[in-house]
Amino acid sequence: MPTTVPAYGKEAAERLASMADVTADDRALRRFLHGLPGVDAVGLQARAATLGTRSIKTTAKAYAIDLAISMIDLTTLEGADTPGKVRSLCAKGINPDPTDRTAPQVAAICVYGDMVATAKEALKGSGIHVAAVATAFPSGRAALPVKLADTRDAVAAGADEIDMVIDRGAFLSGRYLGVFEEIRQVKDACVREDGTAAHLKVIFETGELQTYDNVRRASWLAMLAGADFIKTSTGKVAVNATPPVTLVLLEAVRDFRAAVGVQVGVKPAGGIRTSKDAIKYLVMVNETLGGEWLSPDWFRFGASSLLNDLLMQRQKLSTGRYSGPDYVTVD
Ligand SMILES: O=C[C@H](O)COP(=O)(O)O
Repeated sequence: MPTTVPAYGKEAAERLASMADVTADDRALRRFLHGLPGVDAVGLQARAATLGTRSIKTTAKAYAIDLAISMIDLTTLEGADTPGKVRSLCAKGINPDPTDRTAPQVAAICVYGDMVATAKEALKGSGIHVAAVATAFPSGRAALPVKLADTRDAVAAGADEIDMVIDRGAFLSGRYLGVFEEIRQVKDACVREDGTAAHLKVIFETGELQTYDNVRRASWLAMLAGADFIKTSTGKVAVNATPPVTLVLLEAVRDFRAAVGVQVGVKPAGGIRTSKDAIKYLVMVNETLGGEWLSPDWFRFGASSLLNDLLMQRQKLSTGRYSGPDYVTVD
């Protein structure tokens, strides 16, 4: 079985190795995570609110709408999903606006593992990735071998990206090394026979992590374990992505790159439905991380209905009016 060789480059690999002692045992990891600076909740919420009030010009808005479309992981994660529904979602991802071929494609189609082959076939030649949720999504409640089998299955079926959930019970009980090891093993399960690997997104379910300090600790834990992306939520609990919680993730990837030299992506997911909200997130990325993260390689929106609103706003900008109710397909 091949093992993960991070494509970080020599210098970054050395810096990561020099941080290895923080993950040497449970006590060292706890000391490191609890030694991270605490999050000033009031300041964080104020910063997120201020960034959300920035006004942007119409030309910048058109650019932002197209960028946001290109960053969507267009998602269907329902027990009632069918191959037909997945195929039509893929068709929509490839050609979001049949009346306007200039509309960009989405970044990925996100499905349960058993739908990966269907999505892969439907997206053939488009360049759009297939993302699969795995590791007993959304609860994460299964034995590790089951989670690894879930991951390997999705990768074997052709998943380009794996969205795993962490074990929140273990994390909240302070069993950090257990969570770290689980992420490491899932990362290894992402490696294909040819040595290439599916990208790993690590979902925290921030709505269950209780404090911003915990969100910051989970971010560092996942990045140390090899996450390619860190992701807020499953979209399946009462509180999903919020601007303040996403800001904690953005600050963590910024600080991780400054410390280790490795760039990690961010994916807020769940409850992001309007263009206005999406643009607020893009402003937050730009102001916190700069242009280097403003690409689908480094920032994604996990969303099921955001695309429709972006398409409606896009058409409003180009024609000056909203289209009728039949303009967008209802998924
Ligand atoms: O990861 C994506 C979410 O499951 C989608 O959530 P949403 O339906 O609230 O957009």
